[in-house]
Amino acid sequence: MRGVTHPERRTTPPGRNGTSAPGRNGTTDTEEPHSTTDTEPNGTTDAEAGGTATGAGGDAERARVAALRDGAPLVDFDAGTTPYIDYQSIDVLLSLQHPRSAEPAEVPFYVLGQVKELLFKLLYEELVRVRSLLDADEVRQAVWVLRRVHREAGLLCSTWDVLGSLAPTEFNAFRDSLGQASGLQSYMYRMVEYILGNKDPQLARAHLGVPGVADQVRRALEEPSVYDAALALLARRGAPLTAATLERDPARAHEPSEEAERAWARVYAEGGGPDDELFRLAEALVDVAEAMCRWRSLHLLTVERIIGTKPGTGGTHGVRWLRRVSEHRFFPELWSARGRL
Ligand code: HEM
Ligand SMILES: N[C@@H](CC(=O)c1ccccc1NC=O)C(=O)O
Repeated sequence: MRGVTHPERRTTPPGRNGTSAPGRNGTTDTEEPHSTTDTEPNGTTDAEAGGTATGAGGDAERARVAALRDGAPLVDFDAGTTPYIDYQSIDVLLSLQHPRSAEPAEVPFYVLGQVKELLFKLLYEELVRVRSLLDADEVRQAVWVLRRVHREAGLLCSTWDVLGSLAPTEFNAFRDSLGQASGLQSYMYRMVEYILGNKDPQLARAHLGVPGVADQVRRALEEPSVYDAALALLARRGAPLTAATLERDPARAHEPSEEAERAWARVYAEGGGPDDELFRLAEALVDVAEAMCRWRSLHLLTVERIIGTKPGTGGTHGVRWLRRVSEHRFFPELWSARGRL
């Protein structure tokens, strides 16, 4: 994933409050690493079979290793790590869970919150790619990536099934430990909203004092959205869109326009139907917009079942705020164009 560093050797970060983080398998860093020289039944070591090389590869190499060891899994590795840990920094990832209370239900809340952040990051990076593909007139490629984004957004939605299983009493048992922390302060979520075209500069303010974060958020706010890129593409394909639509300030909230609505209606009414690449693009964008609206509606519903009408930790009236933001439609003229067909 772009934006993720790939250190040559993993580093184990210090734990919270300066304590040392647990090492692999939950052990401390002072423990001896596993032996790396155990001999396999067939007399070869995993190291001899090439089992330590994280970059070792190719079908021929894997076939050689499997044949040499009669298909036995590689289990003995040099260098005090495994290729799996190194590939995805698994030990670092698994050292980042620090619930604040003794309430067992805080663990699923905490872990699912982290899962969602990872999915927001994935969505953002995928959408950056979609925007570049649209800028390059690679419409079929863009539609292909949007097809996956739709599924990733569906995965995000299904996490509410788990969070909805928290009883109000379970949530209340740890809610005070959250202080003023709120999902409203998720900068990755804000960047997803921005790249989808929902630009509210006020909400960027929470992040502007955070080093390393402020620049990313500002860029996401100021750069054109995926929707801006789609409208520019429609114009290149002959849609009569004016400067008011094409040259607006991308950092300002999108004002729905009748000309954009007409342009999308024309894609549906006068294009070649499902075989037409603009038709497919329109439907792929609506798939993603709908999935994100579903995410918001499920959030609203889940929050209502857990805290009812109580205010949120982030300063809002809670469900009242969530109901209002749930009404937003990403790519608005793609929705309103339906009324013209
Ligand atoms: C399950 C317990 C949860 C409750 C009770 C809850 C409640 C709320 C409330 C009341 C708000 C409005 C802002 C505020 O005043 O805090 C909010 C916003 C938000 N929450 Fe949650 N939330 C929960 C879980 C999550 C999770 C797991 C995520 C995902 C990381 C999340 C992401 C967000 C986001 C992104 C917003 C901002 C929405 C927007 O402005 O469009 N929430 N939440
Ligand atoms: N706004 C929520 C709390 C919340 O959503 C939250 C708090 C701390 C860390 C993450 C949170 N939400 C998303 O993961 C509430 O009012 O209880």
